[in-house]
Amino acid sequence: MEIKVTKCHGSGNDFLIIDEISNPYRFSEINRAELAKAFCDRSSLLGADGILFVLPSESENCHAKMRVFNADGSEASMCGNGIRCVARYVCELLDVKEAVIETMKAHLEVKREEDIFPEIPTYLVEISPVSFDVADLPLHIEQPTLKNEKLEALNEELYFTALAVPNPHLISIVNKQQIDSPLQEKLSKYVNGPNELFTDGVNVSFVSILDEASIYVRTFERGVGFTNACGTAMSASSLVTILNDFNQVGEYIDVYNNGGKVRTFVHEKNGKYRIDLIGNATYVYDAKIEVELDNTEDFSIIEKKVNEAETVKYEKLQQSAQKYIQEKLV
Ligand SMILES: N[C@@H](CCC[C@H](N)C(=O)O)C(=O)O
Repeated sequence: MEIKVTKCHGSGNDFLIIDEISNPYRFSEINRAELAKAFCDRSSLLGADGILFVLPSESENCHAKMRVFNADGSEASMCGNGIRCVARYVCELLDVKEAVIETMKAHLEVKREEDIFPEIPTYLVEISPVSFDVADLPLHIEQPTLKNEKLEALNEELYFTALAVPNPHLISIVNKQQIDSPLQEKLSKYVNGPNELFTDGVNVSFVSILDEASIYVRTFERGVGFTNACGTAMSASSLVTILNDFNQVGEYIDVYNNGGKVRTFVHEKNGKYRIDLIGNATYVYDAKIEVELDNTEDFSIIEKKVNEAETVKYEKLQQSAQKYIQEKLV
């Protein structure tokens, strides 16, 4: 069969969008997982951090539904960089400026935003609900929350915060030496392998304070490994820096990452948080793929249209972000 894909990235966290609204694909659950494993494989002709399936929503309030499959074929409840890509795709498909997207656990508002970087299509997406209840990750410990505390079963030196937004995150504010060490990879592989703390795995982020309202986040993603950026992790990390008095509710935070930069804004109402994640949704190419669903590994690209203009413009932003990180991460 022939499948159309659009490669899109948010902060260099790249995805293949497959539109099940406009195309009558009728995939089974196994098909989606197998397509994710085959198409996301970096040694294949495509390669990506995940697949974003865009489906019709059964809810009257929603314009579309997003399902996120990680590169290993597991399904994630949410994806912050991915939902910006879906926001652009759905807004352009339906010719609207804002929309509501159904995700596994929430209906989320998305909208076209003023470009925060010149000529880079920018979208604002809602990241919520936010929960510190360890059962929501799940994290199996004998206390209800883990907020800037040691988790000695994992590491004796670092302070961690665990939260679900609603996908699970484990976050630690660290220094440059800890960023440069192999610590994050070691911890992340442990909590994403068979273990008794995080039985469903967890996205692990190391965060450094760069300046006033400016932070750096690097994430080892569950189901993928290190990625250029993780949108839900950057949103969750922004909140963690607020809880640690480095930043404030109601103010923009610039979040630098290895794939560029986004901006976050944390809202708080009656003790509940909602985070706005604002950043690029950049189209890389459109392609047509020939694949048999019972043998997904053996696919071929029958047509590919590259969007060079967008890619080149984004690369300039990425270079200036990397320069800033090098200057400030000391
Ligand atoms: N990259 C995403 C998160 C994708 C899902 C994550 N790997 C998980 O399993 O929770 C983002 O931008 O948020």
